[in-house]
Amino acid sequence: MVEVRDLHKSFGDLHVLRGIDLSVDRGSVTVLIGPSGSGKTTLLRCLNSLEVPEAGTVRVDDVELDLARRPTASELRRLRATSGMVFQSHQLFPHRTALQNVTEGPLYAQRRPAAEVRTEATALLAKVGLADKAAAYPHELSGGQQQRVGIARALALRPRLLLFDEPTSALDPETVGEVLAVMRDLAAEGWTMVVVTHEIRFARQVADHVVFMDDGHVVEEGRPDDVLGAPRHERTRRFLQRILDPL
Ligand SMILES: Nc1ncnc2c1ncn2[C@@H]1O[C@H](COP(=O)(O)OP(=O)(O)OP(=O)(O)O)[C@@H](O)[C@H]1O
Repeated sequence: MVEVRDLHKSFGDLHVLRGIDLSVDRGSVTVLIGPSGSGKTTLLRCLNSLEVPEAGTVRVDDVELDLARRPTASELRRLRATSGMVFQSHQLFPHRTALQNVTEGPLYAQRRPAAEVRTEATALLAKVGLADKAAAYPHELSGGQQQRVGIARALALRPRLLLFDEPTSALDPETVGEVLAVMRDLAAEGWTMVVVTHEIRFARQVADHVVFMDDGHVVEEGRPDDVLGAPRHERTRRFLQRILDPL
């Protein structure tokens, strides 16, 4: 589903992605881990053209950007349309209800018929356990509920790939589980997902593939039991030790 080859991205003098290769199988869950600043968010944003890399190739399904030549606006739009992104903070429109937040994209960005969009959005809110909250405004919802609206909103765009950028790290500990449970259900349904997270237990239970990044490189990747249970690289070991036992 995803092929990234020799991807480079800089911000000014800061060379953030330094030749990333990444493959994601259709229907699999890939978890990206790594220290703060290692480039995880930047990689995710390059996958759906929120950032445009300088060199390399990005292919998602049948849409490919080859950075050897400057991509056109239409190519960038096509790449963006392949994926739904769930951010660390849910970024809902504050003056729209949960249902309106979910219908906004399909109605105005995709110009799909209103009745169909509404039916689908209602079903998506039910899917994330919020059937009774369709008329609620974001401030009337808990952080976890808002994040679940964020997931429904991403799904409403009918993406082929779901990208999650630390979806639980801004949440109160007691609402983390409800968001992870929705993500686990999506994985079981066969969605292709790339997830940046420090939730190591989730990664062990749900991921098919774990990628450890450091300093703009993929240092180590493989099955969760290997990378998380028996890492080969000292840098991976030290990182895991730090996040599992911060003191
Ligand atoms: N738009 C930007 N302009 C300038 N520098 C940026 C920009 N976005 C990211 N960076 C820098 O790029 C580096 C990598 O950032 P990135 O957010 O990809 O790391 P990360 O691994 O996701 O870290 P974290 O876990 O803290 O979110 C950081 O040094 C960051 O400050």
